[in-house]
Amino acid sequence: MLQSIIWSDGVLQLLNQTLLPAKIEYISCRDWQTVAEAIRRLEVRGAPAIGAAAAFGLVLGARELITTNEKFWPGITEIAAALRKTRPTAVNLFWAIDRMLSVASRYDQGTDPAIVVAALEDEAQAIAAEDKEVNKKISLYGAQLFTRGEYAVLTHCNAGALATVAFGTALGVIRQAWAEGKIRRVFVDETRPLLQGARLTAWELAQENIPVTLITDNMAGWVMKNGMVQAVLVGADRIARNGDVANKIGTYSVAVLAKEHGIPFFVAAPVSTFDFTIASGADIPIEERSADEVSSFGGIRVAPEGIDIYNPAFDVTPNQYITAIITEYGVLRPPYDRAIANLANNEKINLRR
Ligand SMILES: CSC[C@H]1O[C@H](OP(=O)(O)O)[C@H](O)[C@@H]1O
Repeated sequence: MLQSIIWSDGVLQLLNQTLLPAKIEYISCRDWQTVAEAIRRLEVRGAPAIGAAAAFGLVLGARELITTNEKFWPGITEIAAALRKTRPTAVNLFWAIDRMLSVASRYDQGTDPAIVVAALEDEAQAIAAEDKEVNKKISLYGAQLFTRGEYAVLTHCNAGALATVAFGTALGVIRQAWAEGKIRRVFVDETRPLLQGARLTAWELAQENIPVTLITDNMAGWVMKNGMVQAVLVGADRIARNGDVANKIGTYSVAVLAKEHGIPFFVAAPVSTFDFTIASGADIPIEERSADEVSSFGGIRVAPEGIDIYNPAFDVTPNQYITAIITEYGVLRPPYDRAIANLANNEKINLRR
């Protein structure tokens, strides 16, 4: 399985997802600025993937600063701040950067910067390694939700290996359920405007011969009404304390349609996607992206000039539309505020504050 992120000999290789599926090309990042630009351009994308990429971006920045102590410590803070500004919604970006800064803070400012850089590199590699293990656990818990073998599942956007360090979250569950013979087909929303579903999810699943039916986003309701799917599985970019979920634009519509048709709607996400500082989805910052992403299709302008265009990259699904949230610690069920609080207490998880 292709990896979206490879750290090798001090160079971060990022699979350029804007070129998929036509072209498999890696971006060699030797400085933090290249990583920041890749996150902004969605050359690397997906909540866990951008968190891991930013962590390695901070390592690249720290290595550049290593020349003098005077530059090193203020420099680290500045690079972290710049990486935080790349995208506002996926909380994994901030979780990863905070985790890296907490490692740096263990050292006093008289410490040889080379020692700090080595510790930062170890931490970035730990973040990447943990993401793989976490996704395997999410996949196993999630597959247990599928008790029969005739499920067709609908998914939106890409929460696969490309959106993480490996395996994926929602697609990790789909992979595991497929391996266990519990699902027979995946309906994939194309996911306008950037087509993460058509370009990335359909591609990932086709690589593994998992049967895919690609649909346009506006077909999801008709597919559900006609009984063509029995479950919905999506990823997440930020989950509030009450279980409201921010995810790719269009997720909310799919969730409302699933509720209307009595179809279970599952969210798969690591605990690093939970934001304990946010009480509800109303407080989740929603990224707005360039109008060009909507006004053009395949590089050809399809909308008239001079009109207003709205392009939120995410929406928020209120917790009442979510059947269960699948994490690496197990499956959470409503009431989510209690389930999430219990999870934090029982597992003594240092959820983002
Ligand atoms: C496993 S997180 C994937 C999550 O991230 C995607 O957003 P983007 O492609 O803009 O980075 C989308 O919301 C996916 O569900």
